[in-house]
Amino acid sequence: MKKVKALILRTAGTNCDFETQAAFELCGASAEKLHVNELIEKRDKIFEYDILAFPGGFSYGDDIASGKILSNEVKNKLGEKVQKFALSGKPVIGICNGFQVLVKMGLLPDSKLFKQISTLSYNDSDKFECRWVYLKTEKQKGVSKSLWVQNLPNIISLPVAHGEGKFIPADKKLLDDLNKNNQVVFRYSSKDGKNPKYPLDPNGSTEQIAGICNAKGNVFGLMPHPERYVFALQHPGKEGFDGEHGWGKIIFQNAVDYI
Ligand SMILES: NC(=O)CC[C@H](N)C(=O)O
Repeated sequence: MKKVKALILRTAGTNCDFETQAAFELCGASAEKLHVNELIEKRDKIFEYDILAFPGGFSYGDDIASGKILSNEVKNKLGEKVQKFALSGKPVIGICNGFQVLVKMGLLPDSKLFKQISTLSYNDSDKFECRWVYLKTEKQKGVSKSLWVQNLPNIISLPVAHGEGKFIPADKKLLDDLNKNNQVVFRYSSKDGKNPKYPLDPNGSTEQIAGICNAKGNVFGLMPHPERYVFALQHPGKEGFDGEHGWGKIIFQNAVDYI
């Protein structure tokens, strides 16, 4: 059988590309890291892949605002290709800095509109927050909207590491729409599913939002790092789901299995 092909789009300052590649490969995909300039030179190359990933890190040193420069670059030089890829229904993920890129170029939350209508701003603490947190998986009638989070339990644990993770939608209407359409994928939570306080809420996000998807559910962005929890032993309490793997693996496996 042909292997599922994942593209990990990187640039100067990206630092989670190796782990993201390893996570996809653990799930049976062939994953390739590509510098954004290489894709700009051969724009149609994007369609050789089944999955597109924007990994975490500090693209261009977080200058101006985290993810802002890369989002401009992708939108202006690859925008129409990336949007076509997303609207075709193939899985797209943005992790941490990658989530910031998706939101700032506007592929999230509305891939059709493709305009920035929300942001990820400075954490309420005004500093970098780095720890394990709990996430509540949002479901409507028992089902999550996003293909990426199928088969996850209600509460999972993943690590966060960011300075600009506070999700802010442009207005109340957008927030209402995200809730109504089941586009909120993860919220920061306490271990027993209650509203968390700092430090379990690491950034003061609107309604504790930690991850969202587009209307179709194929484009997904989140601040926590699933690629840092694919093995149980990466967790300080070794809380794996099968004694060997961590919750993050299910997220990557879902996309590979979907293809
Ligand atoms: N781990 C990350 O991807 C960090 C994202 C970004 N540099 C921030 O600090 O908010």
